[in-house]
Parts: sequence; C-alpha cells; structure tokens
Amino acid sequence: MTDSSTVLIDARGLTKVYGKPGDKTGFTAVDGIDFQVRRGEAFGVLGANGAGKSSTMRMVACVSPATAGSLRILGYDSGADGAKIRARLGVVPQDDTIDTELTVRENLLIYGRYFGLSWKVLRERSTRLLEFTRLSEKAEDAVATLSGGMRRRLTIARALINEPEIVLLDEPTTGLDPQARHLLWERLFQLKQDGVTLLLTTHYMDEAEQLCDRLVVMDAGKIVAEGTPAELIARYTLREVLELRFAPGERQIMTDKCRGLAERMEELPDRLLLSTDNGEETLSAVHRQGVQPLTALVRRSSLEDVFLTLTGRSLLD
Ligand SMILES: Nc1ncnc2c1ncn2[C@@H]1O[C@H](COP(=O)(O)OP(=O)(O)OP(=O)(O)O)[C@@H](O)[C@H]1O
Repeated sequence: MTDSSTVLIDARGLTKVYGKPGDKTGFTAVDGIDFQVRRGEAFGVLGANGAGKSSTMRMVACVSPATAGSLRILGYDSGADGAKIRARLGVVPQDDTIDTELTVRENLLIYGRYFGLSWKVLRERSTRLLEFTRLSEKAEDAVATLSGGMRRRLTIARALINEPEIVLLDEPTTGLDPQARHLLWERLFQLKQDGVTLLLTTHYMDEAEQLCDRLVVMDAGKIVAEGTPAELIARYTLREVLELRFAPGERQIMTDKCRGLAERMEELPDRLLLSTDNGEETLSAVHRQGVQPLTALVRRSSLEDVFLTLTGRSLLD
C-alpha cells in the first residue's frame, strides 16, 4: 500500500547560483526555495521563462549540484547519493533527446541497458510501454518518421523503462498541437492513477489545474505561492473575470472609463481583465459607462489569473 504522507522530495533552502563559487558576479537562478512532494501526488512548478523551473528540475534530477540548501530524494541526499536516486527516477527533459538513428523500440532497449536490465525484461517492458504510450504500431519505425507528439510520448516511455517511483517532466507539452497535448496529458493522468509521483513544470494553466494536486508558483528564483489549484484560485482571485477587447484606436479611452468598475483591473497587450465577484453585473456597469468593447467574455477565475496577480505577467504572453 502506498503511504501518501511520505515525502519523496524534500527541498529546503535550495539554491542554484551559476558562475564560479564565491564569485560575486554569479547569477542566482534558484533562491532558497522550500517544497515537499509527497508519494503519489502530481506536483506542479509554474513560472514564466527564466523563473528557475528548469534549474530546479536539473537539481532534482541530480544532474546539476545545488549551490546551497538541502535536497533529499527518496530518503537520499542528492549531493552524496545521486547515482542511487537517478536509478529510481524517470526524466523527461524539455527537449527530446531520443536517438533519431534508431527505431522506436530500439530507443527503449538501448536506454534500458544503461540500467543493467536484461534483454528479456527489456523486450517485455518495451512492448508494455509502447502500448501505454500508444506507440505499438510505430514500434519498428524510425524515430525520424514520428510526429512531435509521438516523440514526446516515446521520451515518456523511455523515462519509464526503469519503473521509476518519481517522474520529472520539464514542460512536457510545450510545442505540441492541442490534440497531441490532450493525449499526452491523459497518459500522464493515467500514470498518476498508477501511483507514480510526478513533478512537472508547465506553461499551460488549464492542464496544471486538472492534473496537479498541489503546485508552487515561481518568480525570479523564489516561490511566491503554494497550494492546491483551488486554494490558490480562492486565495488570489475573485470569483470571475470579465475579459474585454477593444478596437485599437479606442483602447486607451475605454480603459480609462473602465477604471474603478472592478476591484482589480489588469491590462494585457490584447485584453483588459476585470476581476469581479459578478461578471455580468460588471459588464452592465461597463455598458452604463458608454463603453462598447469588440468582445466581452465572462469566465471563472483560473490559475492564469493567480499567476497574473502574483507576478504581474500573463503566462500566455
Ligand atoms: N548554465 C547556466 N549558466 C548561467 N545562467 C543560467 C544557466 N542556466 C540557466 N541560467 C539562467 O538562470 C535563469 C533561470 O533559468 P531556468 O532555465 O531555470 O528558468 P526556467 O524557469 O526553466 O525558464 P524556461 O521556461 O525558459 O526554461 C535564467 O535567467 C537563465 O538564463
């Protein structure tokens, strides 16, 4: 039986400084962060480009040493016991690193040999993992013939070859079309159902909202919020958002008229977002001011709004 109270990844004061040790010009990419990932959960790290997500993932993957702080994974110290930890991790890096000279199945077999698995075990596992990632029909094809989504699924199959307890995924769906993203996230959901612990970074708030049990928001190397998606939405947003778009020439005057109509207003390059507890009422107030938007949309507040509130930036921009 799995014990969901067991902490598998325990980061305290975790810091990454790039540059020579002691060099004052070093750049602090991860700035003393604390987080704990428990067995069986999907834990998300959200942040804009450069927030420090990949640097954090590389430390957890034990391929980049922490500059300071402590990082314990599966009960081991990441600095001293990197090899033991790596043997029990699956890693899906941001860029696909599969061998395009080999066939789909050969990629799994060769990678599995690094873990010292026998050919017999590898043949069984590769068949099962190709089924799991919906690649059975492509097993004997060259990797070069695969679509982007298929390659990403192969990278996931490869990461599972050693039956890892934790899988790290850095931006797993970036660059995929919506259908490929959907299939990939559905497979990740299944992985979680199977009891695998997931630590992932993403730009896609809708997916993070559905898949992640808990998440942290990173900004400039620090964690600025932590909680379940629902907790974060309740803590940092009002119930609804009214999104307004204007004709280019009217934007400034309309924005000025909208000021004060909602508790909070965010100006994005292409939209105005008014946070409110009642979007329809706010829209009526907008109309009473004589404001005529090109489009008006009332929606529930989301993680995207949490991110905007916390960092002043939209992840979509
Ligand atoms: N090897 C390196 N040497 C120097 N600076 C680095 C190195 N790797 C990353 N950085 C810097 O550290 C900061 C954090 O980078 P990191 O890749 O961790 O961010 P990120 O949140 O993963 O962003 P992205 O989504 O673009 O991958 C950035 O400013 C980046 O330029």
